[in-house]
Amino acid sequence: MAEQWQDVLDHAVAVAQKAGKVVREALQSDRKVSTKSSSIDLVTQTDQKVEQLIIQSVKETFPAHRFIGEESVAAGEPCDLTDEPTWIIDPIDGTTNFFPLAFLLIMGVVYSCLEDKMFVARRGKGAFCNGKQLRVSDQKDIHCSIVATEFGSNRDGGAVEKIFSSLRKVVCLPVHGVRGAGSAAINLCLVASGCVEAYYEIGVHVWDVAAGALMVTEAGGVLMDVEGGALDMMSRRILAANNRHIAEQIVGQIQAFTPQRDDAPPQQQ
Ligand SMILES: O=P([O-])([O-])O[C@@H]1[C@H](O)[C@H](O)[C@@H](O)[C@H](O)[C@H]1O
Ligand SMILES: [Mg+2]
Ligand SMILES: [Mg+2]
Repeated sequence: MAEQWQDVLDHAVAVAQKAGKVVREALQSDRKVSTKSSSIDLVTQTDQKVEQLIIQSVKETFPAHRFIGEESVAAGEPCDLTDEPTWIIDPIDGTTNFFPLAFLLIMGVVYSCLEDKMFVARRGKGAFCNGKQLRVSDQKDIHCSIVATEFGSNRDGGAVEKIFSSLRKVVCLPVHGVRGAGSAAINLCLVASGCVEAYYEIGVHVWDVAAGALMVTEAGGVLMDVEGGALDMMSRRILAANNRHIAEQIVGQIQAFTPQRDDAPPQQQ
């Protein structure tokens, strides 16, 4: 069993490197950008090409594996997370910034292709960046903490109000600073690396956070819902932190709302 999963992880890393090459090459050429759920929810031909490249490559080696892919779901494929080995793929996370990467279930891979940083986590075996083990920050004081977040792609007035109001309250805790890498996956890797103490966002999708979430727990951090309960991967809400104390202080500032779940039946979408 262990060898089987090692094969899968090796494949994930190899295909992430291949995908990174495609993204780097695309940066040199014209980008054809289309929109999805709204005018700021973007998709490029490279997102679609990279997702197909990953799926084809995995199918050839592991024909029984299943997929949840951002662009496949956008094209009408179901978003079903079962007990079957499932690859959860975000071909490029942070399309607006033309950033990196790819994912799985009991392991996570995030490739920051412009920096050539390969983040890898395996349940129970730690999280690593280019082979170096990651550890979350040991900061216990919220006033000395840096918090990452994003505005996401929801421009509904009520949601935007709550996002701003939460951010104002977090800033005024006060925290030391606020950051946003423009990629949910990279923000989670920043928590895992100890570069920021926490990251929260409402509106992310399972493919944005599946790999990075494992990176955080394997680096010693915690995950929860933005209202403090257990993290629900399909709920589109996430709070990650270096420890529970920091996480709970952020929970107290967030004005939560409930986006449509990733696994909502198609007729409701
Ligand atoms: O669409 P995409 O570029 O893959 O992913 C988005 C990025 O992670 C962004 O940082 C986050 O704010 C959004 O919520 C995500 O949907
Ligand atoms: Mg994404
Ligand atoms: Mg994407």
